[in-house]
Amino acid sequence: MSWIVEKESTQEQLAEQFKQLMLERDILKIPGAHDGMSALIAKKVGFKALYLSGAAYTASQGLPDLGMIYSNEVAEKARELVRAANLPLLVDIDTGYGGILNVSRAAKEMVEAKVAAVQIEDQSLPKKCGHLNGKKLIPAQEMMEKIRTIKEIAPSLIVVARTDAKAIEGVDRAIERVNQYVEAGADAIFPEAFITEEEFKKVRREVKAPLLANMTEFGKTPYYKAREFEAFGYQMVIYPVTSLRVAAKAYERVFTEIFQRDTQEGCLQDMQTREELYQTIKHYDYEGLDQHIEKTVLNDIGENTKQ
Ligand SMILES: C[C@](O)(C(=O)O)[C@H](CC(=O)O)C(=O)O
Repeated sequence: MSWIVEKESTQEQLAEQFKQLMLERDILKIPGAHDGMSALIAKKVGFKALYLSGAAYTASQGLPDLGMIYSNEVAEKARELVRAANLPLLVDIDTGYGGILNVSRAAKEMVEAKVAAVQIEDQSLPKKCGHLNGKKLIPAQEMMEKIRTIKEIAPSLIVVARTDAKAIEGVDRAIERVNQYVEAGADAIFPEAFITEEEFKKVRREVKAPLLANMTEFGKTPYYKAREFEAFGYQMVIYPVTSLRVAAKAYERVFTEIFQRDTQEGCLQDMQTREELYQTIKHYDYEGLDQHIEKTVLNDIGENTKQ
């Protein structure tokens, strides 16, 4: 929540930053952040932009990624991430949560949440993860209308148009579709679930827009390095669900440890310490805002010693 103790950028400034980063020569690596803490840690490590994944958001709610969420929920989470990190955020708005009116509401809410860029896909509802079987598409014309709607309602939002067409209609048709999406106003293109180097490069040769690659785990795309995507001609790569997947495994491990051994002591080396936590969330700066709060001195705690 550093927006209280630090100056926050405007939506237009964040969108402009995203655009500049997207156009830089080096590929932009965008990690998924599923909450304010992961956003702060990504920033601390040095990342310049963040991604809010539909898969990670739904999983964090204990839900499948099948299009059962709404724009207001995702906008609220997006606002949390922007407030925490004040970094340009790319938000996965799935299909736009329905038809044109749903897309227009989503666009408006994303701007209100200070989101820099949105990613919209051409699947029909109920949607699926792009790396799964059984996806269905909307007609290209309908997707074009959705893109135009976002640009009309929220001109400052950067639009990344994703196509899920490769698995259903093939690479050539997927490329035809994304060229139509660029014509409709998309600022960048996300060819979903591509596999071979040749496929990735073909999109580069035939599409005149910045390109985004999805380096999700346990999917169809081999583990290409960011530099390899850069060599294929891509401007951005997302790691959408990584933070959530590692966090889930980590808390499974510590919960198991407590359940089986009656103590978490064996896991302490894997934990963020109290001091690290307070530094990350700027605890001391907040204390400084209220003269009635006595300054915390961590050395006085005694750190779990038996007395
Ligand atoms: C990018 C994606 O849409 C997401 O929600 O993050 C997912 C990621 C995943 O399920 O691994 C996708 O459809 O690729």
